[in-house]
Amino acid sequence: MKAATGRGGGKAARPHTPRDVDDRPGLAARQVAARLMAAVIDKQTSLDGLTDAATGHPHLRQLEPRDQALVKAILTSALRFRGTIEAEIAARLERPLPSGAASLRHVLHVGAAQILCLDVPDSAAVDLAVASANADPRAARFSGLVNAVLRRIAREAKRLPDLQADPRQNCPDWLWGRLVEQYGSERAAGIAGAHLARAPIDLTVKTDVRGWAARLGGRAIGTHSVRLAAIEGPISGLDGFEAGEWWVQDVAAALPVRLFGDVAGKRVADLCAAPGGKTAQLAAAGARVTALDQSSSRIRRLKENLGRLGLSAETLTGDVMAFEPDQRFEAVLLDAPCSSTGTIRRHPDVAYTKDDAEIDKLAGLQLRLLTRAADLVEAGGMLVFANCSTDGREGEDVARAFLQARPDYALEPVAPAELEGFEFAVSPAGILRTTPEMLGGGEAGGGLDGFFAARFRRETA
Ligand SMILES: C[S@@+](CC[C@H](N)C(=O)[O-])C[C@H]1O[C@@H](n2cnc3c(N)ncnc32)[C@H](O)[C@@H]1O
Repeated sequence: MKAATGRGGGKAARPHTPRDVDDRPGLAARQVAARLMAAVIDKQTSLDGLTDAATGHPHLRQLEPRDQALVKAILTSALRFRGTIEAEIAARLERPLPSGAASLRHVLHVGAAQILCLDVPDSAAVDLAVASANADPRAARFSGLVNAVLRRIAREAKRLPDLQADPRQNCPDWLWGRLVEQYGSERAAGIAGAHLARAPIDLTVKTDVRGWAARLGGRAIGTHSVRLAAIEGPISGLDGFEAGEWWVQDVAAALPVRLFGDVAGKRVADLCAAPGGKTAQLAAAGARVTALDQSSSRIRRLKENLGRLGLSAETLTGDVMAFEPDQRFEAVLLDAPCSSTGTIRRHPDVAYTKDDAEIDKLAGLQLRLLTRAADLVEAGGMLVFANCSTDGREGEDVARAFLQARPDYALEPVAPAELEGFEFAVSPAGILRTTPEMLGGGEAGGGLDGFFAARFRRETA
């Protein structure tokens, strides 16, 4: 509702009130969505951080839970289909948007994402975009343009599920270049296409994968994962959550731990462990696990997760580079920080917050962490290096540089038969490499995250 401005000829001025405040339902959510788009696109801020329930953007946290969910849905669609949305807007402009009109562009993208991808009435999407523009001093003079462009999109454009989004158009140039260079253009198109589909929810179960698949109405994948069909309500409401029978983990993220084989009774260090999906796998398989992570808040989450699952591990907060255990380990897992380009299906912001230079920086960090992790393995012991990047500079190149620098280590090739159900993901050299179009990427097959894992054995101490 609009407040009166209080300007009246000749009458005594009313007490001063702030600018008009438009507080109609749903407007704050759209404004927050445009603001967070600006943070992702203009400042390369991670959406995970911005939307964190405890530490996320304060304006988002002030919204009702329903509006928070709407903002996340708008942003996910707006980023996933950014190229298509940009083209739909551009096709309805007489001339390009003025340079420096970043906030106007974000308002348009937020409006168009609702029309093309979400179940929001067109009139609400358009009206609230116009109101967002009006409330933003940098965009207010373009509110007529916002109205005209979005009304035309609503009238003319195809929407999901008929929206035919071109994978290439929705993949930023830097990422497309990297994918084509490594995988060739056909597979790159498959990967970029898989980025446009919503990722399913995968669970890792402690035991009885078929039983849990039947109980939860999902399907078993491999020996330990259940892929859920669409669920209603929170995941914590599902059978087996309270009892700690399973945890959420992409099926690809569950593979690296399996490269250790039987870990029962072994001393295993899980470096970069939080929030603990792989720690849980190791502990559930009977390993004596030391889980280290430099983030105290993430270690807190890891402990909560293990608590729910009834699993135990020694937990430490600290930097891998400074970790000085009393004794070396029989096995060490380094699930290193990475660009996360393998998780774009779940985190479409990654395509816009990461770039080539960042990948080079992360590859350098990974090699340093891997070299340090290698010092913590006893002779004859095993080291697994993993990450969720699709970029070979963070995977195969790091592994190669590591082997060149460490003659005390040899690659221990993975045999396809070790990964039942995922034989296709083992390279001829014996390295695990998944990309999201595998397992039938797309809404029907569900795909999987991009993951890399190499296994090394320490030959001499
Ligand atoms: C990819 S996540 C790990 C996911 C985890 N392994 C799992 O399966 O749930 C990377 C983790 O590395 C941690 N990290 C990054 N640099 C680190 C360092 N130098 N020392 C210890 N932990 C680090 C981050 O805090 C983050 O939790």
